[in-house]
This record gives sequence, C-alpha cells and structure tokens, in this order.
Amino acid sequence: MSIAATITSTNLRSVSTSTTTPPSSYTLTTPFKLNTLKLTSSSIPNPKFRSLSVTAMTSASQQTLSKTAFLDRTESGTLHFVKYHGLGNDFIMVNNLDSMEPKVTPEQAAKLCDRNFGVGADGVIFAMPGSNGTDYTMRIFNSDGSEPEMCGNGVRCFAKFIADLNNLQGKQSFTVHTGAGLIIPEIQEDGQVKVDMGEPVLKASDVPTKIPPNKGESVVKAKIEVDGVSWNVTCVSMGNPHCITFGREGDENLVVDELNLADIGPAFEHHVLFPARTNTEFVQVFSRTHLKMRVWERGAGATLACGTGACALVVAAILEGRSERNCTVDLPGGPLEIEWREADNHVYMTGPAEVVFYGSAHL
Ligand SMILES: N[C@@H](CCC[C@H](N)C(=O)O)C(=O)O
Repeated sequence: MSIAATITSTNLRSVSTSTTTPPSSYTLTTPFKLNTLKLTSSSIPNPKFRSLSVTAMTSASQQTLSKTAFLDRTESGTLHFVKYHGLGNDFIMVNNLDSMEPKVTPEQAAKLCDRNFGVGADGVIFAMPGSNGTDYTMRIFNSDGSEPEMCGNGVRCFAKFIADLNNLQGKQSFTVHTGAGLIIPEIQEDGQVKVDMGEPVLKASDVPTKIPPNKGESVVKAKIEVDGVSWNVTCVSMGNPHCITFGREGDENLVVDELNLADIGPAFEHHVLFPARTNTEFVQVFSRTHLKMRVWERGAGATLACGTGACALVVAAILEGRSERNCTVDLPGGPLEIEWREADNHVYMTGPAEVVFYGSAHL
C-alpha cells in the first residue's frame, strides 16, 4: 500500500517534495493540486502503521472545493478531517454530527496522532449532536487513545470548526456538552475564542487525588514526593485532573525552561496519588498577573499548550495567594488570557484557534 502525505498549511510554507494530481480513489467535484510526499509501505519499519494512508489538501484546494462538501463525502474506510491548533496544541477535527458513535476508534486515533507515521496531533476531536439540551457534544481522544473529559484548546478549535462547517461569520456562541459538563465557547469579532469553562473542582476526591486534603476538602500547596524529590502541589480539576506546582520544597522559584519534562512529567502522570493519572503544570510567576507554564499532559506528554491547565494554574495561583483573578499565562505556543470570576465562580479562557490543513486518511 502506498502512502501519500502533504505537510502544508494556510499559514505555513509547504515542505512537500513534488506536485501531483490526487490519487484516483478521491472523487472531487473540482480539480485540486496536492503537494505530495510519497512513501511506500516497505519504507515504513513499524508494521502497525502500514495501514494508515494520509492526504492533505493545500489552501488553494480549499478555495475550489466547499469545505463542508469535502467533510461530508463518505467513502468506506476514509476519514475526512480538518487539522486545527490552539497555540500549537493540535487536533484532528472530525465531523461526527450524524452520529453519537465516534468515527475513529481509540487505536486508530493513536495511529493518526503519531507524528512520524500518522497525521501528527495531540488528539482527535469529534463534533457530535447535542445532548442534555446543548447545541453540540464534544468528545476527544488523547494521542495515546485514552479519553479525557475536557480539552480547553480543543474546545476553541471546536467552536471555529462548527462555525466553519456552518459558514458562520462574526461573533458566535455555542453550548457544548463535554465530559466536564456544559462548556460555552464564544467566537469574538477579532477571531479569538472566549470560553466559559465552568467552575473548578477543588474537592480532593473529585479531582481525583489521594493526597490528604489540607485546606477544607482541597489540596493546596501540599508536599508530595516524586522520584525522591519533594514538590509543593495544588490539585484542581477543570473536568480533567491537574496537579500544579510552583516549585520544590524550599525552592519556590521555578525556572520552567530548565526542567526536563520528559523525565519528571511521566513520574507525576503515573504517581500512585493520582488514581486517574494527572496533567501537571510547572509554573513560574513573573508578577501577580503574569505567569508562565510548561505542561506534561496525561495521555499526550509535553505539549505546546494546555487550556484546562492554564485555567487550573490560575485557580491554584489564587488559592496559594500568588496572583490576581485576571492573568496572562505564557505557554510554549503563546499566551492565554484567564479569569477566575468571583461573581459566578466560573473560569474564562480567551485565546486563538486556527486551521492548519484539510486532509483525508484511509483508516
Ligand atoms: N490539551 C488539552 C487537554 C487535553 C486532555 C488532557 N490530556 C487530559 O487527559 O486530561 C487542553 O487544552 O485542555
């Protein structure tokens, strides 16, 4: 089986090697050009990835073929998707509006997310019909195939994806049912997406963490041992679990760029004190309104941004007396604006979401 793949974007330069017409298996109403990098199955050493075949459309092709028509086409065994990113946290968005059954299995999601043998992404997101009275339902698989309850950057991409599918312009708001309950993204006039992320969950057993509560039912600046090092942590759920640290015991001022996340991240993620595993945010405080974080995500590893993580860390910073309620959080992929509003106890996140490319994969 041959594999055709294109690395291209509306914003980035194409890095493909040649130009060719689409494979015969694609029936298109208008001709389009593909910049194609061809691989054969024999050049793929790992047999488990040989069944995956990927094609991506250039931005020129997006102009000649209706986006909705592209995503609506159904051929057996072929998935049409749009890749989006929110500050470099990237997702394969699937139009699943005709069914509550995800079109991709967790195993297929892991293959699609693979950065060497697949499309490459931090997760696969499904736009599904509404439930519990909402406009839509969002489900997501992490790049390891596990299913988290929520994804902050993902829900901003979700809002843009829905607007794109429906050809909506300007300010738009949707109600979205997620594993974390009701989430309300609103596309702003400037294209940024502001999301009502709901209330943070602080009760230790609901985060969940087995760290004994030390402030009411919550865990705030508690000491835990991770691989023989003592860290101070605060635990917050934004529907999904987060462990936030501002430093080791006796060393409160983290310089996050110096951390080797690949070493310490997995030790937090799989720590016995986190029965559902955990996302971990390592935070540096610049001022009471400006923080910087790096993240090790449950089921995805080090990512360029984590929206729920940025929300959770501002809650943690306020609980630890380190910040105001409105903060800018710098992530490796760029900044997010976060507010934990006193009036309704909800957390609000504002940031970008962008299309990377349209593509098809044979599953
Ligand atoms: N990157 C996401 C979070 C995705 C889910 C996470 N890996 C988990 O397992 O909880 C975000 O932007 O919030």
